[in-house]
Amino acid sequence: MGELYLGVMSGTSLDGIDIALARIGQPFSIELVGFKTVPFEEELRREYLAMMKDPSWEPQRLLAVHHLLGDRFGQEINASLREFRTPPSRVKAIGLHGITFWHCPEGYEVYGGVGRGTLQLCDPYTVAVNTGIRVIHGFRQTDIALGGQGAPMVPFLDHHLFRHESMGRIMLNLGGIANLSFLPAGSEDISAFDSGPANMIIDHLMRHHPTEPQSLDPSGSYAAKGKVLHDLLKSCTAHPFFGTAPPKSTGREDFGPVFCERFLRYRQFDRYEDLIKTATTLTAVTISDAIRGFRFKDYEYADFQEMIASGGGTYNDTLMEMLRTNLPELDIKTTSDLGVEVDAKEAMLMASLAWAYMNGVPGNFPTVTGASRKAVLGSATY
Ligand SMILES: Nc1ncnc2c1ncn2[C@@H]1O[C@H](COP(=O)(O)OP(=O)(O)OP(=O)(O)O)[C@@H](O)[C@H]1O
Ligand SMILES: CC(=O)N[C@H]1[C@@H]2OC[C@@H](O2)[C@@H](O)[C@@H]1O[C@H](C)C(=O)O
Repeated sequence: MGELYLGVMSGTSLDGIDIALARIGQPFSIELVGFKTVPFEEELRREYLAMMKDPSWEPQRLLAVHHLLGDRFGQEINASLREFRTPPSRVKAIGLHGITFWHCPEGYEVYGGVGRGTLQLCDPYTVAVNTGIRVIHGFRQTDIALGGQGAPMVPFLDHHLFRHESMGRIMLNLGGIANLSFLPAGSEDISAFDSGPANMIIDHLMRHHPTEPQSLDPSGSYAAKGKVLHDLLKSCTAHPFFGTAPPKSTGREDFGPVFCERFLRYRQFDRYEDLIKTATTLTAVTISDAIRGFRFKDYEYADFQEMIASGGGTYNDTLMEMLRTNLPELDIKTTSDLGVEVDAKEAMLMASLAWAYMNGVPGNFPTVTGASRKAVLGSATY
């Protein structure tokens, strides 16, 4: 039983479009029916990365990208529905994230005051017209309007899918950015925040590899061959984001190309692998420190027994090994071990948030984002 929803997510790694077809039941239950990743072409990825590096966009360029992404996403959704052998008429709604081009929950000063916001491009109206399916979008914007961070949103799915009666669980997503959800055993309480970079710096450095440029460090093999550059690592961990208390969220604005410059300028390395190892260590250390230093209500690190990871970073064996070494008290698994594909989780989240909208269920947790209240997130475009 249940109804079909599509979740469409494109994360901070800019690796492609994740499309999940899910059957969602009432009360909330979710089963993945189909999943597909459409990789972005390297030129397109480079174009968007350049836009994010220098955000002095002309309005016409912004509008063109917004429209073209809507067009492209619509086509890819139609193609995946054909693959899933599901007519559009059977899909209740699409939960559409788009691509985050800028995330500024703390605000930006302009004449008239400080404006806060988050910008995801991919025109939902074009997607709705191209697919003939109702599109629910703007989930983060509702939370931001209520004073929240607009991120992370994944606690909605973590809460419903992974809460355990007798096991304290930590959910870790390793995308471009790393985020953590803490689910104490047998409790409705939840805390979550971004801990900082996951693969964002590693990917950037691999793209700038002097002889073997590529989009990622395959299985963490370059990092495995390097050594940690301790003073570089120290200069990175001094970034104020790591010392900031939740609620907090981050992105390419903090840990994108500008931050990565310090790696590429670092003159005391003789092997490029050392930079990759240092970036991988930064990810592992900042996640481990955030977990060990965790405090929420009466809960602390000792209340958690399992950590369940998802996202593309789970394929980085060196990173996963570092996490196991740093957090030996935790039994570290992946969501795939629990029946939820590591790559599909965030797209399933978008399908779940569309379901929440259609059923009038709040999608945010004020304890997580800092919003002034719970709310049904997003809006619908037919
Ligand atoms: N085989 C692999 N070996 C090492 N790393 C990998 C591998 N496959 C994927 N990754 C890493 O995972 C990243 C993609 O992860 P994912 O798709 O979960 O991120 P995202 O959803 O775009 O980001 P976010 O969750 O921050 O929005 C790649 O950019 C790469 O760094
Ligand atoms: C603004 C934005 O796009 N944030 C993303 C990003 O990618 C991971 C992390 O940073 C997380 O906070 C969020 O995405 C997931 C889906 C979330 O909101 O839970």
